[in-house]
Amino acid sequence: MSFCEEIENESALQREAMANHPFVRGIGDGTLPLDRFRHFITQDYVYVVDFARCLALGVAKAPDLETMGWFARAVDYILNTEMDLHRSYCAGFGITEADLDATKHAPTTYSYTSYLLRVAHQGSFGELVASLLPCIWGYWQVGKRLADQGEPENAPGYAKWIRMYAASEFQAVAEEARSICDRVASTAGPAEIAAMKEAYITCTRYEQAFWEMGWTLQDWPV
Ligand SMILES: Cc1ncc(CN)c(N)n1
Repeated sequence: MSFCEEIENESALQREAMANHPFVRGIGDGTLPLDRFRHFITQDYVYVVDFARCLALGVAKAPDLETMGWFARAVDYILNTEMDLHRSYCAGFGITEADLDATKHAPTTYSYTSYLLRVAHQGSFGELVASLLPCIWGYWQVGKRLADQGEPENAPGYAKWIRMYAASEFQAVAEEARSICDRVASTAGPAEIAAMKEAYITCTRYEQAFWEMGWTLQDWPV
């Protein structure tokens, strides 16, 4: 069994809870209240900026040129393509570029991205890859599952979100990230494997907390 298959088995409970979160089900059937989605998508914007910083640290830490190239292409795609798409997608929900620029991290976003950045700065390359995987692989799984259920006809904005993450291009990126993770794990010792699992499980939990943040409109008390 590969490392990724093993950690996916070990995190089956968390991943199932994520797929059944009311926020995710609400995207799938189109019933998610718009204010909750707007909160989520603006928080996701600041999340993705920090995610790009982690990928950039992946360029610096990757063990070989091919892997450095993969991380470099991912950073370029996020900063020079995906952020534009994110901005125009948000415009469809009445969220302006100025709104996005003014968005401050809510507590869960702050905690999740701070953890990712700490792992990216202080952890090994294996921990870095394992910490990014729940974001990349997890969203493809959620997107695919919702797409298989059938897009919500009454909510074209949510249908577009589902299509974005269920797309075969996104699947290809997720599979590449998985194989980088498996490659690193194949030569890692027990301590490194344990640290990679810890990073993966923690970020899987944070993914769940991120849906919860959108669902509860979580923000700072004052
Ligand atoms: C919180 C979160 N997790 C994952 C993804 C998908 N890259 C995302 N955009 N935001």
